[in-house]
Amino acid sequence: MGSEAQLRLPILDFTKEENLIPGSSSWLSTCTSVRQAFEEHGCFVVVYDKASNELQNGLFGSLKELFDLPTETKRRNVYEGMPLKSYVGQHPVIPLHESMGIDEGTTLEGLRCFAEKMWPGGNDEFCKYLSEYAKVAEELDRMVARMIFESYGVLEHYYTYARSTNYLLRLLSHKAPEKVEPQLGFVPHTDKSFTTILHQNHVNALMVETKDGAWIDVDFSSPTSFVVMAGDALMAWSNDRIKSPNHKVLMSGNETRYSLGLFAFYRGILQVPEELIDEEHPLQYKPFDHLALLNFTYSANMKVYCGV
Ligand SMILES: O=C(O)CCC(=O)C(=O)O
Ligand SMILES: [Fe+2]
Repeated sequence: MGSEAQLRLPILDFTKEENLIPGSSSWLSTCTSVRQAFEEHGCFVVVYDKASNELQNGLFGSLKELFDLPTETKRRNVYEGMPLKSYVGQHPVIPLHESMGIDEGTTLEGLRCFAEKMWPGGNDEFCKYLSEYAKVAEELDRMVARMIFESYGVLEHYYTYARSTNYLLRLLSHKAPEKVEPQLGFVPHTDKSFTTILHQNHVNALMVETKDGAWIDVDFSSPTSFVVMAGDALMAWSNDRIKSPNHKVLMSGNETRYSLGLFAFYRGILQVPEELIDEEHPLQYKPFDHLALLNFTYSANMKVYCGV
């Protein structure tokens, strides 16, 4: 058997409350597992059972309703010069792909503002399910962020980070390919966020590149599975201890895949903590403005943007 077939991402279990109580010894070992998974793969799967079945059904039903809207309606989601936020669809390179960003998508106001653009009079059900989901994903993201800071011994910086975190919620739909062969749903890229939380319906299609250049399939088809991914900002902040992984969506089968990405951005200047600079890890990045990274260019390379 080829070794690639055996490759898979680490799976961390976040269902036991006692492992998630800051300060306890099991919390510290959870922090260590998170750090190891990030350093080795740049991402991992988390089992987190905070989204009920009713919420899952409502959530993916709402996404179907949204993406079933006419293209002209979806095109009303425009943010000038912001490719991560505006509607993307009918792109000749990735015809199966459609996505829309919701600014302040973890707040009811942000969701209502979006829904009013899509439906006359808004859509209360949509806002209810999306806000309930966003709460779960944000809670997971904040916990993971705290674990990263704690595992590097810089917990005091976490509080500043957490106060200025801005979330962008992105909704994605990937249609089934019309051919038998798998078809690219989303091109290979790294995220510009600090961290990203991904969730999907039962259709797997996400692939992540390992440090050795092999592509591995990510199975997070269970309703309790989430993917936690390091973005370029975490790579720079960690002084290259964590690498933001290249990933893509490769569609096969005959079902539509709906997914959600929650992207964490720091409103301000991020810099490598002194504790993460030593002889073995000389400083790799100058302090950088995280939100400006988004405007720099979507395909920005961190070394070009703020390398020492
Ligand atoms: O749909 C997915 O699972 C991945 C989406 C993604 O990589 C992104 O939006 O940056
Ligand atoms: Fe991504």
